[in-house]
Amino acid sequence: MNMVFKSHQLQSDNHAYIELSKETLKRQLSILFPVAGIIYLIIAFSYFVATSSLWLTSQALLGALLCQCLTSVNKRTDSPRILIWVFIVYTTTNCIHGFYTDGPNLLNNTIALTIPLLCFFTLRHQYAYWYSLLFGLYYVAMSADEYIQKHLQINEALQNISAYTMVLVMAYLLAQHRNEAINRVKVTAKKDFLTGQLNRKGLEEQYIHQAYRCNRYLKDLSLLLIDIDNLKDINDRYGLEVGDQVLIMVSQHLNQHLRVGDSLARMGSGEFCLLLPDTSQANAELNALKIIQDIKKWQLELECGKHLSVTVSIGLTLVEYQNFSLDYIKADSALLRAKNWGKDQIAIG
Ligand SMILES: Nc1nc2c(ncn2[C@@H]2O[C@H](COP(=O)(O)OP(=O)(O)OP(=O)(O)O)[C@@H](O)[C@H]2O)c(=O)[nH]1
Repeated sequence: MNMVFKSHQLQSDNHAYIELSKETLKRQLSILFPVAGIIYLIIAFSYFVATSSLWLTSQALLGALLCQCLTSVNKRTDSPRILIWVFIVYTTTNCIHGFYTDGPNLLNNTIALTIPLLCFFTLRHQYAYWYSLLFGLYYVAMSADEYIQKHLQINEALQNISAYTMVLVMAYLLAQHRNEAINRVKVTAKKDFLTGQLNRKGLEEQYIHQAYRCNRYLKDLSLLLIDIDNLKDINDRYGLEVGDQVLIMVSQHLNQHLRVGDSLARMGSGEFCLLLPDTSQANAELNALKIIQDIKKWQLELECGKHLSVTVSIGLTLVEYQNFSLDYIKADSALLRAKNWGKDQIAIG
């Protein structure tokens, strides 16, 4: 049977980021739900002993049961985000009900204190921040109200507020740690693993920005495709490790030709792409010529003592379409001509 894909089904996502974010969330929830379940059990026990209220005890037991269910669903589901929302809705409702019936000085506050922690842990930073802040203000206002009505001692109110602040700060630091990890993945997902230069995804972002800017201010934007000649022969003769070292060497060489604002990326195999903003075709050609001449002066010393030098071919074009794919194809056909003419030279497309 033939498999038919629509093009939108094959969009390339940032898989590393999605995986990490989902995995992190699942792992955090696998700790959070059982811990919250234990808190609910303690609360149920204390209600039973202190107030003998069947209603409050069963409410807390229901919370513990919910945590148990969420823990097992979390092990199987692919959408952990929904679980956290179920939990937050339940805990918030429970807590607000507790505030109205008991005031903020009873054990329900323990649940209240876990909510900002949950949010910071699991949701995106900006939502969690506003949610926690609103909740905190509500909490402080309730404490103040209780204090004014003399139901709460000043030291109890201060204890509540400082406990809340501590949880808030702790949660903020934990959330920041998580966000930093995810941001690091986002950045590395736009980089080439071998050379550390941008990859195609990273370059396309630069292209969109630069093509728009140069078009708006009527400046030239040049695009160079630089391909190492005979990389396959080098791999076959000396091994992949040497091929890798050649790639790193060429990447470092190209780095030296970068001005502020230029962008360099490795597109795959032995091919690099250089974007030169505010650069006319004539100036880009001079640049390309310099790259071709200078690269020959760089040599890789192999373990056997042999010195290996490489040449590159370059396809050059002026960006004109505001569409990376079309401009790339133009530069690529120029590169193909440079290869067909005997390599180690520039062709303009
Ligand atoms: N060492 C190394 N080789 C790679 C890497 N990625 C791709 N290659 C190999 O690089 C070679 C590139 O070969 P081609 O682009 O087909 O051609 P070429 O030998 O460079 O010849 P011309 O481009 O015509 O000069 C292929 O054999 C790929 O398998 C890599 O990350 N490291």
